[in-house]
Amino acid sequence: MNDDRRQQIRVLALCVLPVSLSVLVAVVCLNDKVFERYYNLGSTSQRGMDDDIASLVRSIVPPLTSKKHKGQDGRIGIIGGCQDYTGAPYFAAISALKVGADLSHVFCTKDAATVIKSYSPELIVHPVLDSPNAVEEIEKWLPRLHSLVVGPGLGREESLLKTAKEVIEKSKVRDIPVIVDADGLWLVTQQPSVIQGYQKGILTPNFMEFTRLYEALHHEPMDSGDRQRSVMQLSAAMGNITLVLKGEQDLITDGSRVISCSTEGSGRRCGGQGDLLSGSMGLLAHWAHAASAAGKLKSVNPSLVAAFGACSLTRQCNSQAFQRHGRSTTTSDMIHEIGSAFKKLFES
Ligand SMILES: NC(=O)C1=CN([C@@H]2O[C@H](COP(=O)(O)OP(=O)(O)OC[C@H]3O[C@@H](n4cnc5c(N)ncnc54)[C@H](O)[C@@H]3O)[C@@H](O)[C@H]2O)[C@@H](O)CC1
Ligand SMILES: Nc1ncnc2c1ncn2[C@@H]1O[C@H](COP(=O)(O)OP(=O)(O)OP(=O)(O)O)[C@@H](O)[C@H]1O
Ligand SMILES: [Mg+2]
Repeated sequence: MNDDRRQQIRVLALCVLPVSLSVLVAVVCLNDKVFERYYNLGSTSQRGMDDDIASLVRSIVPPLTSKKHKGQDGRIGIIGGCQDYTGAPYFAAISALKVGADLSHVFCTKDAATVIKSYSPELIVHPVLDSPNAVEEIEKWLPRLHSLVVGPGLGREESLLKTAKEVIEKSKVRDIPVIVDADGLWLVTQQPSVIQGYQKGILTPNFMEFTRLYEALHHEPMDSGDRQRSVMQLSAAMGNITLVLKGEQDLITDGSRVISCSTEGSGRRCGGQGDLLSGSMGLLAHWAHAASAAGKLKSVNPSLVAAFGACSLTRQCNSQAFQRHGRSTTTSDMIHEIGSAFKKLFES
């Protein structure tokens, strides 16, 4: 190769190199931007972020004082409980009480009511969910409820799903926080508009429920390889509602950022853990929105704070119960751990 040729190649390299370097820098920055969008909670380390949002959870816990009256710290309603499933609404309702609610109501079918009442005198159980005037029966309680959890043990019978839908509509009008879980998510998958865009709504699907909802909204199979992206996409498709995809790590998003909760749990996957999560989330959502209204949460979405609190509490209860009971751990064992787990996470 002659000198002229060599000179031409040198000049070309000098021109191309800066361009390719700047493209490389741009790609890296873009990635960082995307990363920050995912984890944009002040600190970018997972540990730092957990501490940030855990301190926000601590800030929403109302003080226990002698100046309060019964009900002031939370009156929660659970919509669910049918012949097949009576444990789930019980788990959700008692978990709300054990976190710190003063009153916990269960609105269930007639044949589930006596069973659920027999589990615990602490719960106020209304056998109305399959009444001809079920919606009016429940609606008269809405002015006295701070939040609702719709779905634990609801079942998939059309008439019950229709009642649940109308109760959600009336709760939105009253600006009540609504947690939708379990068969309530079956309803949302069929009719997303029932809660789409409701900023005081939180959906708490497991992987199956999430996949069904994702595919109903996107009309294509979900890429289960990138869960961060899928949760962001689904939240956006649902009008930026807050979403919790439960799993090895819980992924929490309102479409603007993804927070992951990886509080140590265990390998025990007994049924009912999601009900403990949704019931505790019902109370925390009330506390978070009340704190936000009092100017305590600045710009952070109260639903994200409530979701993170309930996810970390559920996993902590699982971890503590597993240390005692190992493979024989049940959700009832986890409920017994709520007091000490909550204290360890949010009051120490
Ligand atoms: N003791 C009770 O009364 C309980 C009642 N439950 C109620 O049972 C009804 C149905 O809930 P399900 O969770 O069973 O229904 P799903 O439709 O969510 O799940 C169906 C099945 O999918 C499997 N599955 C769950 N998560 C999975 C994952 N990550 N990967 C692969 N497979 C997975 C499980 O075997 C599950 O039973 C709901 O109303 C729920 O509230 C449950 O909450 C469990 C406890
Ligand atoms: N692989 C896992 N490792 C650790 N924790 C997990 C794992 N999968 C789920 N969890 C935790 O278990 C709890 C319940 O999640 P799960 O997916 O079982 O909900 P669910 O199916 O709705 O439960 P339920 O039986 O109450 O309906 C959540 O706190 C979640 O963080
Ligand atoms: Mg569930």
